[in-house]
Amino acid sequence: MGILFTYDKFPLLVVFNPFAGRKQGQDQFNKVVRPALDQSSTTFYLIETTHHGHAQSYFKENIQQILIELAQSFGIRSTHTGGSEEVHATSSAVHSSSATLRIMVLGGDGTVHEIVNGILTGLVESPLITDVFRPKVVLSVVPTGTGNAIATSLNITTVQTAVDRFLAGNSTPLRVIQVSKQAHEAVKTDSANNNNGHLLSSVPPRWEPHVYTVVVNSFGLHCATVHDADGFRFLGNERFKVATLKNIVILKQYRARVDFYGPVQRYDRSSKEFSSATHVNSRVVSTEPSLTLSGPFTYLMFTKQGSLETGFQPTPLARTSDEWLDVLAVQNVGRTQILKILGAAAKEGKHIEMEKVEYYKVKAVEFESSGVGRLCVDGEFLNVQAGPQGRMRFEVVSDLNIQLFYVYN
Ligand SMILES: Nc1ncnc2c1ncn2[C@@H]1O[C@H](COP(=O)(O)OP(=O)(O)OP(=O)(O)O)[C@@H](O)[C@H]1O
Repeated sequence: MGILFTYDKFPLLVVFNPFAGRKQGQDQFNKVVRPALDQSSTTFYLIETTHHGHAQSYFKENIQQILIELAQSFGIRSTHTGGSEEVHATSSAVHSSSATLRIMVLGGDGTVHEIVNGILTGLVESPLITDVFRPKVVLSVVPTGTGNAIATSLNITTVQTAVDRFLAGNSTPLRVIQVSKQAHEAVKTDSANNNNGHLLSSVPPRWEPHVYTVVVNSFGLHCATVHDADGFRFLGNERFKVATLKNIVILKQYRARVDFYGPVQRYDRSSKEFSSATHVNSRVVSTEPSLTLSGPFTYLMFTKQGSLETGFQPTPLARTSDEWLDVLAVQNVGRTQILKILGAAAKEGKHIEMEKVEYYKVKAVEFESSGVGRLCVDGEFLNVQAGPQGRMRFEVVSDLNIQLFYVYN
């Protein structure tokens, strides 16, 4: 890309998606964001997305060069060895943790998802990120999308609030969920040993990262809703409501099994607290799940965000910054009941007090659909094969080279 910054301080990268939400981003940028950046003498570099996938491909292609220039602006030397770039601290006074790449996102959750995936895929097998140089990538999420789950979960509901939080400069980790598929040879071995559709091997399968998510992964009614809501974009935020009602009218039950690995906590309605639902020693990497939900599911989601849009809080106790994955499961309920449950979820998460609503905090989830199925991963869709071949794993990994992200809060 060849951005060679000559500024004293590395500029803020502003990613602007003009298509997000009701396409009000340009107006908000001109009226609120730009004046605030100018007034605070914040140098910025504007990246306007022109098509779906643009933010992702931009960062995939450019992140290495951006980080090299960031390192240089922090006084860290880079050298070129054997076709790859490495960075070295030139003085012990330079702490890797002080290097911060700031990205302001004018868009919705889909744009944040693209940036995170672009950066992580652009850094695969890169020697750039090491203990010497592990920069923070801090995102200022300016809510100009439709759902704006990340911003809303941080209680950032206006463009002005987002700008104020950016200028205040405090941040919290934005944990990334790794979504993995089974490595090819693992699937072969398992299906060869497998008569009843369940894994019999004594060796845990090998998983290959497929995508990273920061908002919500879902199956069943929620996934069908997100899928159909795209056709109602002209309605703005109402598009989710309309798509939900459509899918309740034609309500289906979705056959799948869900296995939890490692410690599991379940929300207890009487104490209004989470308590352990498994043996304390349950291991995250194991062939034995610590708990299984056998479905069929009406509604199922795995998420890191407490709010998916203003007021709608299916997992109200989720925290962007911790290492738990929040799971909401509603198994096999009818139209009247799911309407009541979603109505209560839209009243700031009151549904977690209702019968038939299961709310867990887990470390890792494996999902297996009984038939060919569809998963929604941060608004994108994954078609999954039936049975063990299509098994997917979701976990908040602790790998420091993946957990690079923070959000201004
Ligand atoms: N110039 C563009 N024209 C058309 N689509 C674009 C353009 N730039 C980005 N996109 C796509 O727009 C889609 C929607 O963006 P985004 O998800 O950020 O907003 P949203 O769907 O309105 O909000 P949310 O995800 O918070 O509900 C993304 O899939 C993105 O790839």
